[in-house]
Amino acid sequence: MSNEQPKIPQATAKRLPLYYRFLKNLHASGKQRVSSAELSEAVKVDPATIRRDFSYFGALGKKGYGYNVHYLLSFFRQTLEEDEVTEVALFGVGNLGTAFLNYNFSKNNNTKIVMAFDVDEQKVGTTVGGVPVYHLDELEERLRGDIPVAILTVPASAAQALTDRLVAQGIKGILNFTPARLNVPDHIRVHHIDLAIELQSLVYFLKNYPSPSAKGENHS
Ligand SMILES: NC(=O)c1ccc[n+]([C@@H]2O[C@H](COP(=O)([O-])OP(=O)(O)OC[C@H]3O[C@@H](n4cnc5c(N)ncnc54)[C@H](O)[C@@H]3O)[C@@H](O)[C@H]2O)c1
Repeated sequence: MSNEQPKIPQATAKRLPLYYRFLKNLHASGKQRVSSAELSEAVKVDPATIRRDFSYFGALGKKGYGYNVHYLLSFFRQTLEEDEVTEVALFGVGNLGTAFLNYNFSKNNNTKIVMAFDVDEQKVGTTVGGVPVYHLDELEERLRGDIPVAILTVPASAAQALTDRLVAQGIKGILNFTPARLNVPDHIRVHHIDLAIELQSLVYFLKNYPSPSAKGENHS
């Protein structure tokens, strides 16, 4: 179950942290096996999708037994590289940025916001959620090519110029909460999160797929 497994599809890979979090809780409560129906109920992904996802990494549930929690956990730990903490920098300590810093993804042990940047002198030099806030002018000096991921919670008008500086610093991935569409070289991954579109899409699904089975239509 190590590096020889086939490449996992992106949609499956995105669901792994969800499965992982739930399985950790199960394991902590002493449970040794879990059925796809139980998992489905907990993570709101339909059982057929779960079975297909799990089959990619060789976890074949047995009828009447389900999945071995320990096996799944060790797979997820390996795949998600839980031991290796990925450092993240956040840009824009406003409403949204402050909320993220206070949350700091504490349930996800493998990612950590280690520094934040703003242009507002009132915010520079403070600490929010235990994370130091630096002036944007210090971006190059502080990142020094060491931080692979950035979260953008700046005004849309500031997003592209900031992105260009991040790209020059060797950033690998950007989680973009601004409405701006970012231009980046092909090797850089941008995940764009537009809450208005997510909300519209939810309402669309509620209107067009109102049956209870629609809960499996989780497209994330
Ligand atoms: N607040 C929300 O619920 C929400 C929801 C979805 C998307 N967004 C988007 O997220 C972004 C942030 O929203 P917000 O409500 O937190 O805004 P905000 O005005 O409260 O915060 C923006 C922060 O960015 C700082 N800033 C400005 N230019 C900067 C730069 N070049 N580098 C670093 N920091 C800079 C400002 O000083 C401020 O602290 C916006 O693009 C907004 O459209 C916000």
